[in-house]
Amino acid sequence: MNELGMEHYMEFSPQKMAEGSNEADGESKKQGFTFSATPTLEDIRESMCRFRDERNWGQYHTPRNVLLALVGEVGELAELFQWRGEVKEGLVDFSARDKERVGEEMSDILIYLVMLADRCRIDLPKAITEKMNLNALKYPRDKVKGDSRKYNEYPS
Ligand SMILES: Nc1ccn([C@H]2C[C@H](O)[C@@H](COP(=O)(O)OP(=O)(O)OP(=O)(O)O)O2)c(=O)n1
Repeated sequence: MNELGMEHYMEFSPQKMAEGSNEADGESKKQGFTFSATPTLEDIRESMCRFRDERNWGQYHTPRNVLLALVGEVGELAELFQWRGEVKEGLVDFSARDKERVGEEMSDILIYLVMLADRCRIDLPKAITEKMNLNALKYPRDKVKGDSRKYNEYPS
């Protein structure tokens, strides 16, 4: 049993996902949108470690510096959305170049997050699986359906 007490409760697991057995895939998949299968987070980690080491940049990639770089990229992503009012799903009102920029900034964010996890020795795919299961425990479907309150706002 892990520290989250999840021995018997695994709503999400890499195996279940690989088998495609999550019955609710959402509107985007119904519309034909899915992610490519690769690169995996480990592919990104390896490739960015190589990129960093070939440039002798490891000396600059301290946990704090990588975190600051990550926050900077979040700011760059936010800039692409600011002053527009609400934005439609699929970014249908963005120019092709602006939508491409959104992908670039999201990629920088993910790259720095993976680098930060590497520097902190956090196994990110494992942590994500555990966190999604914790979310499912905190927000039981039947209890919260259609209600966006935080878990501690429900009467016990
Ligand atoms: N010391 C560095 C500098 C860059 N990168 C990598 C990780 C990011 O994916 C990307 C960030 O590059 P820039 O700092 O040039 O930022 P942008 O690509 O966002 O360019 P700009 O700030 O001009 O939009 O390059 C890195 O790993 N380590």
